[in-house]
Amino acid sequence: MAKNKLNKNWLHDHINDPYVKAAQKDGYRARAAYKLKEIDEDEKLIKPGQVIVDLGCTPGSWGQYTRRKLAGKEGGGINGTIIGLDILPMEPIADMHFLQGDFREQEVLDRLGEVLQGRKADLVLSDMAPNLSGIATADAARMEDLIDLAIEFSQMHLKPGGALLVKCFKDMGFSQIVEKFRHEFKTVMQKKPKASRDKSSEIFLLGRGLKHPVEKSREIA
Ligand SMILES: C[S@@+](CC[C@H](N)C(=O)[O-])C[C@H]1O[C@@H](n2cnc3c(N)ncnc32)[C@H](O)[C@@H]1O
Repeated sequence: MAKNKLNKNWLHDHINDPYVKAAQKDGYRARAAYKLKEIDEDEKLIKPGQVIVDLGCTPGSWGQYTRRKLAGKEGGGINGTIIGLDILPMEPIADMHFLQGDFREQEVLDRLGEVLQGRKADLVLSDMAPNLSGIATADAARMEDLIDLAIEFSQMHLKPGGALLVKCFKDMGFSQIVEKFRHEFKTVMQKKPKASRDKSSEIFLLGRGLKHPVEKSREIA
């Protein structure tokens, strides 16, 4: 199909997408908010008072949803802590700490550790995905790398009973990633929220309860 026609089809689908319309109405920066919302409503992940880390948070719809869940009275602050990280800048969200940097870099992990100030997180979210090269093995390796780092980060910074939710793709090293999750978490679930398009191989993995938490900070190789 010609590129122009593909673009037109995408635009048509996008404009008519119920989640795009809902995001405009509800004031979310992206339709992705509804993926987290559905998983949260099913699994009761986000609760007031929690420390939540949002990896790959830009443009910020997961942060907006999370903030709304932790918000107290109208105009007040939040009960809890939200820390977002992304390579790209993000328009600020009230009461959300934002760090700009690459999650694969030790200096960025150190800055994230400083913001946590020794507190353990209740929930780590990762909607990160690498820039795709189109070379299947290279893309799968990059995806796995990001998820490995999210697991290592969780071992160091999650409460033993905490949860890690990560975006994966079924055609990018998925079975190996599931194996790793099963090795590291007591319970592992696969979640495909309705807002995740059927034609996309996107799927979310939810791990709860660390099997091998790391007590003290250690270097990430
Ligand atoms: C699908 S978007 C996230 C959308 C976000 N959850 C929301 O609701 O608005 C994925 C994000 O991951 C970020 N990302 C990808 N690789 C990253 C990395 N190595 N370090 C930090 N952020 C990364 C991208 O810059 C991008 O903003």
